[in-house]
Amino acid sequence: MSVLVFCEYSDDGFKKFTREAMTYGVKLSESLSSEVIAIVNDPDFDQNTIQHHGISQVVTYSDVPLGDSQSTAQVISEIATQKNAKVVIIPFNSTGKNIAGQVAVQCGGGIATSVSGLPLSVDPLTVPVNVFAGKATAEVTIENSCAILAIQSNSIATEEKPVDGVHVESYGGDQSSAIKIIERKTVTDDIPLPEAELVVSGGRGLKGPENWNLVTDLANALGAATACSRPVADSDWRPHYEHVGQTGVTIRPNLYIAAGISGAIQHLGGVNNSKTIVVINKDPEAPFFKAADYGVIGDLFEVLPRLTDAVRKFKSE
Ligand SMILES: Cc1cc2nc3c(=O)[nH]c(=O)nc-3n(C[C@H](O)[C@H](O)[C@H](O)COP(=O)(O)OP(=O)(O)OC[C@H]3O[C@@H](n4cnc5c(N)ncnc54)[C@H](O)[C@@H]3O)c2cc1C
Repeated sequence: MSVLVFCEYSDDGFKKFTREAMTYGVKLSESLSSEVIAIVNDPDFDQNTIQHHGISQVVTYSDVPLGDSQSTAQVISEIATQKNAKVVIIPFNSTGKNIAGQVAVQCGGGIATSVSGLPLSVDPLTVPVNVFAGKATAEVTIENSCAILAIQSNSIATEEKPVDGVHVESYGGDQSSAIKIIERKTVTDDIPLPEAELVVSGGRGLKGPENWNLVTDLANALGAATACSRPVADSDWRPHYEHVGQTGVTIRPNLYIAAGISGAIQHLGGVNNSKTIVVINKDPEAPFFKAADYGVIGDLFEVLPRLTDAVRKFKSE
């Protein structure tokens, strides 16, 4: 019996959501008294990170691009069968959203998506999941012989737990893909939005792209990523990869600061699992205040520069 962890590897290494999945897998394998095995999509992966996160067994495959969700799911399912997997852990990022369901079908497994924490029990396997765009938590019990758990980012803190060495084997099955990558465009921001712990976000209240320095100044002072509401991206004030919400990126940072955003339900759907939400809006009736932990009723053109100055001063002391 084993716990498998799908570990996506890229030129940037293992991202935070993958390292969280590693920690999740190690903790679950301890509760189940089973082995934990990482599946890595690149034979030239960084063994140190895997080793430091407590995983000593790895199966690698190559030649199947992550964008080919069908073939990726096929490889994971076959490894799950070979390794008699009790649980397959998949980060619930854009890759995971495309493959988790397919892995469940191919393994005949039960699936829980948006998993928000460690299992509440292992026999039967019961996990907490976010439902209704993060407004509530449900408990999902999976009684199939194999469970697929798609873990939301920021659901568990990564933990280093070094092991002595890593045993690596190559997956020997079919690794053909119908997809050929012709070009890759990578966002090169210092702090990728889906992984950011701190996010400063702006909406239509900013009035235009010429005022965005108010958002970036605060973000730079805090070491935060920047985000925006959908109309801001639709108006080309900001790139679409910064748009958060139901039709954009879903984030769960520790701190989300929203300036000049009304708090429409479609926006909240992507951000309301943030640990702390700070809303700056001049309209005391703005719906976002109902979801806020802290609210500032005021003109963002006055509040943001003062907040940025205060953060800079605090950091320099
Ligand atoms: C199917 C569908 C999907 C959608 N998906 C998304 C999505 O994924 N993400 C998303 O964001 N939206 C989405 N929307 C759009 C959503 O419904 C809202 O229209 C949008 O979120 C509003 O953006 P906003 O808050 O920036 O603008 P507005 O609603 O115009 O709000 C601007 C806010 O700024 C405040 N303000 C103005 N001036 C100042 C000032 N000087 N100081 C302080 N505050 C000020 C105002 O009081 C107001 O509350 C979707 C809509 C649909 C129909």
